[in-house]
Amino acid sequence: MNFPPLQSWIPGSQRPLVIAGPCSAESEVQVLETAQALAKLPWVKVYRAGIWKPRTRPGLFEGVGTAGLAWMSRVKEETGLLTTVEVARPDHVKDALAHGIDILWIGARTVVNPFSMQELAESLAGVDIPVMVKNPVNPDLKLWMGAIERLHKNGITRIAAIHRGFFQSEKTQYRNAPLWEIPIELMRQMPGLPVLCDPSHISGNRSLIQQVSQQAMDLEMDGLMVETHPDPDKAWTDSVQQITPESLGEILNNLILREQKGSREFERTLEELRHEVDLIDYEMIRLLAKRMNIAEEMGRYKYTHNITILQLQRWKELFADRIKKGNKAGLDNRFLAALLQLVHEQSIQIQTNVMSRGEEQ
Ligand SMILES: C=C(O[C@@H]1C=C(C(=O)O)C=C[C@H]1O)C(=O)O
Repeated sequence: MNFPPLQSWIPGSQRPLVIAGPCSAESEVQVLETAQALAKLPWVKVYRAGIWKPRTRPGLFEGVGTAGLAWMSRVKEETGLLTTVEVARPDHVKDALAHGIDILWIGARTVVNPFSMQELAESLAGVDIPVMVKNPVNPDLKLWMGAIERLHKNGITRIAAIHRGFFQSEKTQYRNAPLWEIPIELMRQMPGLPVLCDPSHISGNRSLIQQVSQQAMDLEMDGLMVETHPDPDKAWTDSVQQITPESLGEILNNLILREQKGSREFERTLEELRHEVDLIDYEMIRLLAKRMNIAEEMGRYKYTHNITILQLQRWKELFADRIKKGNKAGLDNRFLAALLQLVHEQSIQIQTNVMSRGEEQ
């Protein structure tokens, strides 16, 4: 799949491309006032506003609807910013196109549903418009890629992905867990696809937006989509995570844009360090294979003597011991626990395979 670069569909855009605007369009005055302020920031090239809002429960503010599209047209006329809105149904697409919206985006709650995605993709067949695809609510890379593929199959090639974090039942400082490894894997599997970050939805709180935006830049993302409101505390939706256009300007000014490549001297030293990492990884692979071979042998021994696979006491003691040792060595607890659990799971699987094949020692 080929993806034209952002610069080819957003004139004058430089890294980071910034898309900003209110979570929801509330009134013509609010939409225009926000846009006027944002147009002063050189990074901002696209104006966003939620016109149709997917709400978890009915009865909450569900967006101003089609009326807001006329306000977006005025934004374009008066500021020159490109405009983008979220679409979730073919009739939204039709309305947005009829009002000259420049870019569409598809939200996390739509991307989770292949039926909705297929319907939307088909409604876009033969339409020459760029589309941005947020990650699905749940951490499922295949769904995200599937949504992009459905659009591509229907002739949409100007596509960008937007990383807005993932739902996780475990409470953390973030509203949506960033799980950076997922967009990184997306970049690996779909090279050339522009990837933006939505620090507002990841953070859920304006105090984290700077740090999340910096992380996105350090992970080579192409841009940011940030919710901005002239009076965030009074916003009708997502008030805690919205920021004023002025704060956005400060955050963008504070961003450190690091180079992708260094001097020859730097690259040489980096190569040396990478060589060390390579050797360590090979050693880890050799040791893991050795450990799994022993687990397999244990499986056969247990099978011959009719002994259960899981040995809880041993597992508990081993786990506690390795965590303690890892702590002393300066390893992070959560990382180590996840790694040990993965190794244990595989060791159990290998022994299960041996037993189901009925292999004697
Ligand atoms: C390898 C064994 O079987 C299982 C796997 C373990 C492991 O991988 O370290 C530990 C205990 C058992 O639950 C064992 O009994 O020692």
